Amino acid sequence: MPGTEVFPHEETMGLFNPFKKSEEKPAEPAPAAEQPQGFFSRLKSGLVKTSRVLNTDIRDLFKQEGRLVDDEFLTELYAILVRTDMGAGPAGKIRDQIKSEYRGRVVHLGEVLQTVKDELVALMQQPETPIVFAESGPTVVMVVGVNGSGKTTSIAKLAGHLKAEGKSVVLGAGDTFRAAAVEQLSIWADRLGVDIVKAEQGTDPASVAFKAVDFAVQNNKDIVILDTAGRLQTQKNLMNELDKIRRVAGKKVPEAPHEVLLVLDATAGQNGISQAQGFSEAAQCTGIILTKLDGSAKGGVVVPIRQTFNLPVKYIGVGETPADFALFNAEQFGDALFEDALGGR
Ligand SMILES: Nc1nc2c(ncn2[C@@H]2O[C@H](COP(=O)(O)OP(=O)(O)OP(=O)(O)O)[C@@H](O)[C@H]2O)c(=O)[nH]1
Repeated sequence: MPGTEVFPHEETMGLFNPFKKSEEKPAEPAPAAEQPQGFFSRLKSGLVKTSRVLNTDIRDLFKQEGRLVDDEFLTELYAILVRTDMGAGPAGKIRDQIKSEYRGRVVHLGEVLQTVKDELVALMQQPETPIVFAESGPTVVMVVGVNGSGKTTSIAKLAGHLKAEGKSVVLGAGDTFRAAAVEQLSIWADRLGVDIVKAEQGTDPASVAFKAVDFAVQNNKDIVILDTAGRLQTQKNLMNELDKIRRVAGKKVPEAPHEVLLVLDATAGQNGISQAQGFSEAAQCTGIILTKLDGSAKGGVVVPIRQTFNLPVKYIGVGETPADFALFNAEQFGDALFEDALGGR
């Protein structure tokens, strides 16, 4: 396979942050997978904008200690809930729950927030869904999505996460369209101490996938994570390219790919989500990585994602370093949003 090269890991830990595309400033390497409490504080600060809308804006509805739950209150509460991007249906459902519990009564802030939290957690609910490893041979994970959604960054985060769990990881730098993506992933491979298979810009991404899976088989690696270039569902040739990558991976490991993870940018809003639905079906996705939850007050977007896609949200990203990444857990998410207002977990 001319032009495709394997770079087994060597101890060459770079000290600049590969996530920064333009400025190469020194950055403190962050540990790949922290203790749950460490991630919880990152999640909490990542979700601060959403948390502010839910807590501060709802608190502002209470001019005195208590407030009568009437139509005016319910309308104002609904408007606040919608601002988190949870969608009109879910916001209406939470408002109706408050209505049925408290209408005609004077309530306190804590009661309202507790009901909002409980309803929100119920709407986001799903079991934690880590990567399921193949019984034998390497597990193959493809990572797909539109441009700039955070694929390459999420691959680095996922690789760090799995390496910290003791898995041997091979990265396939299949975004051969964008030279910077290959470079970015190579730097991360070095820093994380994982192997990478990469090729010149313009090389067929399926050949990179083939080589990466082959390398993992030959060297008894646990997992191969394949990067792909950003694309839209309407770009038929690029969607066919994903099929080719699938087929090629399946030639080496019969069940591969075991997972196809769709990377979604939480800041893209509800339109972005409905567009991604077709994409996820066309690419036969098995789960979602939701990135950039720290970027906006749109943390409520997890709700329409859970409702629109017949897919679990497997991982979430709340920042640019590997430590800002973890399995999605609805209770933990709810705790991070409401802990300051409602107290301990
Ligand atoms: N704040 C924040 N930024 C993120 C997160 N995930 C990714 N990013 C940033 O989003 C930008 C795009 O990320 P990439 O990983 O390059 O996205 P990509 O999908 O590989 O991009 P293409 O290869 O162009 O399709 C980078 O600047 C990342 O640092 C996150 O969870 N939070």
